Amino acid sequence: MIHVKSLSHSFGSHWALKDVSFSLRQGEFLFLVGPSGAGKTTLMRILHGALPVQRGRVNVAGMDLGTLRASRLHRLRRQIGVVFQDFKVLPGRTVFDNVALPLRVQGQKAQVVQHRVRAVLRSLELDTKARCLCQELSGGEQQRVAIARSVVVKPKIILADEPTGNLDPDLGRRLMNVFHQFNRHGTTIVFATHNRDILANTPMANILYLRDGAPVALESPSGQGLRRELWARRTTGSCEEG
Ligand SMILES: Nc1ncnc2c1ncn2[C@@H]1O[C@H](COP(=O)(O)OP(=O)(O)OP(=O)(O)O)[C@@H](O)[C@H]1O
Repeated sequence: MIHVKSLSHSFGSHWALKDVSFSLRQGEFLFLVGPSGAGKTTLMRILHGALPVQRGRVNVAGMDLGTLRASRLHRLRRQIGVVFQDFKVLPGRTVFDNVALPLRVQGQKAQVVQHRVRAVLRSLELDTKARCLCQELSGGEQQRVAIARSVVVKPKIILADEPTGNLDPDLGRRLMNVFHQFNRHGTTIVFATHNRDILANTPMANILYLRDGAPVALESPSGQGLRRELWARRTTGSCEEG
């Protein structure tokens, strides 16, 4: 579903990604872990076609992103739900309308829209807010609306960049269950996080650890060594020291 081979990316003379490789099959879960500036967002943006493939090869959902024309980008984006840090909702529209938007763009029937939006709002504990204007919601609630809008189309792939960052730990955990549910139904998930609990509570995930753009380690679900080592390093602060 996602194949990345020898990917490097620079901003001017600064290399934000250095020779990154990994493969994910459909239904696999990957955590991107690393300190601030490690290259997690850059990698996500390349997978979403928002940044070009400068060096190396990237194939997402059967599309070679190095040769994909801009006019075909919508075919890639149709397969992907993104939950990025700079989430944006339409403040003057209701929660329901915000979440229904991508389904209406697809031309889904009103009945299907009703059913799917209600189900997603329920799973994100937003059902009582359906008629509220987004501008009346808290930051964390708006973040959940953005997540609901990304997943309501049932994308094959979800790219999530610190989606639980502004939420309290309990809500973050409940939100994580929503990602787990999608993953159980076969959605491939790439999830950038610093959050130790999330990592520990998602044992079926692969972990790619980046530092200064370089892959330090890639661990499959069966390997527990890196998980322990990662957090031991984190608590001593040595991640940051490079
Ligand atoms: N548009 C840009 N122009 C110049 N440099 C950039 C740009 N975007 C990212 N960078 C640099 O590339 C490196 C990787 O940034 P990136 O945002 O991918 O890191 P990150 O791991 O997502 O960090 P964080 O956890 O803080 O979001 C950083 O050194 C950053 O300053």
